[in-house]
Amino acid sequence: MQLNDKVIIITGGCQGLGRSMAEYLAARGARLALVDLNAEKLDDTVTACRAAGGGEARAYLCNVAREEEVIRMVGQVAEDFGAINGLVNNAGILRDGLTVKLKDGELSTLSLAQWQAVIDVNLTGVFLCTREVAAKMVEQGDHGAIINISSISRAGNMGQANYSAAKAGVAADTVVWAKELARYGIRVAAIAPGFIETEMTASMRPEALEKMTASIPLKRMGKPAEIAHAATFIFENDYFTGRVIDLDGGLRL
Ligand SMILES: NC(=O)C1=CN([C@@H]2O[C@H](COP(=O)(O)OP(=O)(O)OC[C@H]3O[C@@H](n4cnc5c(N)ncnc54)[C@H](O)[C@@H]3O)[C@@H](O)[C@H]2O)C=CC1
Ligand SMILES: CC(C)c1ccc(C(=O)O)c(O)c1O
Repeated sequence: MQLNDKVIIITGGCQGLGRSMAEYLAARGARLALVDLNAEKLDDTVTACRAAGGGEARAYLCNVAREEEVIRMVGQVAEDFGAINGLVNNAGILRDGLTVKLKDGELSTLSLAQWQAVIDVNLTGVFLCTREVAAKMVEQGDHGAIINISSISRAGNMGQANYSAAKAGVAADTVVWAKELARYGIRVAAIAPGFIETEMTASMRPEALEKMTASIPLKRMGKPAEIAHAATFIFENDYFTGRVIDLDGGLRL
């Protein structure tokens, strides 16, 4: 699929990897629907995308974990743009913690709220957006691709029982949806990033950052543009579906 003039929805599109993918795809002529919770940051990203590509970019306030909001958002995007050719399920949150922890004689546990919040956004949100976008694409006869952002943590990372479960679920359902949706001309694939240079990693203690970077075979973190490059590959390569691209500098957790 050539990106020029194609309509792509990016969730979590106002900062971090979502914003980087938005600017990268805008520069390649895509028309963008950016979905997030923060109106101000969304508007700022819409302006940046218009500057990067000169094309259309619009903002949509929507919590991907809420069914009615996702249904409304997808309907609005279809009405505004007339077609939907792509979706990047990028919105995600972290609520890390050990499931059970004993420190200085004190026992603490991962709360159900921490568990549920991550499952709601990182797994249910991906299901809802995929279901609604795929249904609209099938209804309208639009062909295209859906990209899910998983994580290196899908293999099982200490302190991330909630996040690892959600990201493993996303990787498994990528295969399910690739099989289910191929007949409608919709491909589904995923990217599993390792540590990427974002505001979160920039705020880590230098010693922790150094230790983490030393464990990566390529001895550096990934750049947001390298994730956007992989997303572009998936959109453009019509034989790629049902697979996860590991983009982690060779690191295994
Ligand atoms: N930064 C990294 O090193 C890695 C990131 N990832 C994944 O990449 C994706 C993006 O990560 P970052 O850019 O680092 O995160 P980020 O926190 O900078 O951006 C995430 C965006 O998602 C939005 N969001 C959160 N909950 C939402 C909801 N319920 N509805 C709509 N939007 C919502 C946030 O407002 C934010 O703009 C996430 O899925 C994350 O799990 C995976 C591996 C590594
Ligand atoms: C532990 C992995 C590499 C990781 C690190 C940071 C974020 C983030 O800031 O969102 C992730 O989503 C991760 O999967």
